Amino acid sequence: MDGILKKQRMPYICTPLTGKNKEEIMDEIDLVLPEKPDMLEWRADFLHKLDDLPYVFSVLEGIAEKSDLPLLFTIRSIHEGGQQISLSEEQKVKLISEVCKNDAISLVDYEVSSDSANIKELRRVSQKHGKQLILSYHNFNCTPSEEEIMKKLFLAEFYGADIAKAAVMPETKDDVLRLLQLTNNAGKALDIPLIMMSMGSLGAISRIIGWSYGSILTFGSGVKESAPGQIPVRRLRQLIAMLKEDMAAE
Ligand SMILES: O=C1C[C@@](O)(C(=O)O)C[C@@H](O)[C@@H]1O
Repeated sequence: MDGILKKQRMPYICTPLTGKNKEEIMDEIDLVLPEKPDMLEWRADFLHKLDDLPYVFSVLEGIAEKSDLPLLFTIRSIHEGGQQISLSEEQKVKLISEVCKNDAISLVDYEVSSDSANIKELRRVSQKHGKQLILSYHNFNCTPSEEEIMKKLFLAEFYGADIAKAAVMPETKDDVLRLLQLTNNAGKALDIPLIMMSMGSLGAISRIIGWSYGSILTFGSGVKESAPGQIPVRRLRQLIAMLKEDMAAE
């Protein structure tokens, strides 16, 4: 991956921060940093005062004081597995644009199914401020067909995303295999890096082995998981390291 993460070794392990206020987030960081993630994701949709810009900035300042890891800023929408927030979509885009100006942030996430004018605006602003844009797709109900997921990934590339991401829910073990196969295929078909995972306990294996099929980053839980099936970061790192020792994979 070009940019902020390029010097590190695949797969990057990213740990979500899910506190509802600054104190909780600061405590989470203290607990999570010793587990040595490569990157943090602030899932800001969990914050109770998301409509208070100075407060959001003071949280960012607090995070930057404690951690120099790359920080991904995410406001996950409720229909893609996030929390209920008090902002309209327009206010959310404005907030993400403001956050792009902040040095604490390296990457921002936005959903590829969003209105195209909003996506283009966030592509423009994030580029202007040197932030990487992840365009993401989540399905908490099922694992759609390869064609449908590919469409989302290609759309992300079309919009100029730096990274495309898909997280889908398996209903069977076959769905998990399909997701891994798709990761492999998509890696050959797309020019941008991918982050791919199958969620829930069935899909947990994809978080451990997905890198071998071309997924550059995996989410490992810290204090609290931000999606089902996340494995605690320390254990995830150990499992991946054990596999890497014995596999000839890239
Ligand atoms: O998009 C993702 C992936 C994720 O949903 C997961 O399944 O690990 C967790 C989210 O916090 C993150 O924004």
